[in-house]
Amino acid sequence: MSAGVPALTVLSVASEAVPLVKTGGLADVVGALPGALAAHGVAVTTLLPGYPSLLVQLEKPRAVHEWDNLLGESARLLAAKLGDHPLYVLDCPALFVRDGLPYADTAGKDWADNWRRFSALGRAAADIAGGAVRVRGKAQGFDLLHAHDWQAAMAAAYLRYAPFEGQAVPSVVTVHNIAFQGQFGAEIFGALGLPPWAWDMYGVEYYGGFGMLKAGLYCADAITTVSPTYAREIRTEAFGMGLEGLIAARGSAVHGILNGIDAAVWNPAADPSLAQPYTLRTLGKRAVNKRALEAEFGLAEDDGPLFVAITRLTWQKGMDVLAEAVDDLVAEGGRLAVLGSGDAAIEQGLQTAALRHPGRVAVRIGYDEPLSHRMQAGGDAILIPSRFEPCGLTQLYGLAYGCLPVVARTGGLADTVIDANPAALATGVATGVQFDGVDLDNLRAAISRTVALYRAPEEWKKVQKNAMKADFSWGASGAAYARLYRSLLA
Ligand SMILES: Nc1ncnc2c1ncn2[C@@H]1O[C@H](COP(=O)(O)OP(=O)(O)O[C@H]2O[C@H](CO)[C@@H](O)[C@H](O)[C@H]2O)[C@@H](O)[C@H]1O
Repeated sequence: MSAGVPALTVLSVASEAVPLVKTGGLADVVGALPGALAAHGVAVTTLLPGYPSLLVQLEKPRAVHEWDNLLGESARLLAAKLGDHPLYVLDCPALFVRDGLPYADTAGKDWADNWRRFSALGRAAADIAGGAVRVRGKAQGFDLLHAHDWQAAMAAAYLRYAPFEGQAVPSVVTVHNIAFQGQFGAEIFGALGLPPWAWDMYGVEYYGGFGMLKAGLYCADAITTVSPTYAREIRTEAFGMGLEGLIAARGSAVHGILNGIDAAVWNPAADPSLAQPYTLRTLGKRAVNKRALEAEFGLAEDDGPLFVAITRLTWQKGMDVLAEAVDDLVAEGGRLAVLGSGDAAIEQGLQTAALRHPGRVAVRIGYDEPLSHRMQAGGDAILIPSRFEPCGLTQLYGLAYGCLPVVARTGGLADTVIDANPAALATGVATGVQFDGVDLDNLRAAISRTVALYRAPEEWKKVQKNAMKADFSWGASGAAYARLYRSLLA
């Protein structure tokens, strides 16, 4: 941006953002957006809920506003920093200060009042973006509000139906995963502070109940999702999870913008978690990371391919099918290291497979960010057999680290990996392996193809280099968001 051109200001509201709070890919994206957009003359302030684990990490937070009655609770707005960028935190102890996870208690059960917790977040976001909140006496409006997923989507509905004395600024709602919608019973409508006419199928009502994501998608000026293919898929019954009609009806207001990766965090040449940093010119050094990873997982040292999986262990991610494919993977000469947690049955299926194959298969149940980096650096290939995948980040990290992605052809996986078919190998553009249809036979065949490619080391190295050269940093996607924001303000 040239000097003197005022930045466009955006309030980005979400339930998680790195480095403060993360349960999944949403946090990576929300945390990276301010940096990605600064380059395009967009100044992003992020608004997050004040969970206890987040509050203790804030450096010198300042209370800049108070609500006496935010959906019935008193709350404060704290100003702090998210990396180098401005952060607001909604400090509302009655809603957010409790033991457990952002969305669930210590036993993993969703908080029964999630509708109230995250409607309050939306109400606060609308107040702030629209200028109803005064910070040190000055209305603190933003040009535009950007809400992520169901937890923040109500911000768009409050701007539309009940902007109070603020302005109804334009809003964007991003769908990171349409499987999570925030659906609740109709009885809570009275507590939301919305006018009666908002209770309508053209409003916040959803199949007789209250739908938070639905409300946001209906009210937002623009909808984005995190890859072009997923933007097409969610117009269909197979992927729309009940919202396909609304998505299709919103027509050209729906955009697919790929997630980028934060090269400051995911760079094998300067990753503090690795035993041995490397670049595409020093690929040989990767072997040190492979040996270290084998040792860390108690796997036998071996020159065969080492597969990894780093994921929530859920049906979406196809991890039930991976558990079934383990015996074949081992029979092909492969080894497997898994890091993740999720469905008890899938965890158990994988752990049982590890017991059947000591030294060949190892499973770590849990969440471990540095280990996930070491796995991308030491693994040969990352398995991502997702039944649906809005964008997916682990295949992008795999590309950057030369850990070749083996992916189902869906959503963002289809948009970011070039299958090593004969044409792609002949023209030197392949970056991984893709397969159609997530079932045992297709995954088995994809693993077989990967092992065969691995056994042709020159070819494998070429594909690894292509992968590491692929640029999925935020450049193009940051520009796409900036263009979209400007089009809404024009
Ligand atoms: N056990 C573990 N230990 C350490 N790290 C772990 C881990 N399990 C997962 N991770 C990390 O969590 C993130 C997962 O992101 P993904 O995009 O792959 O999926 P997720 O379904 O969470 O995100 C949703 O939102 C994102 C963002 O838009 C979309 O890309 C995606 O398709 C959509 O489903 C990655 O950074 C990964 O490394």
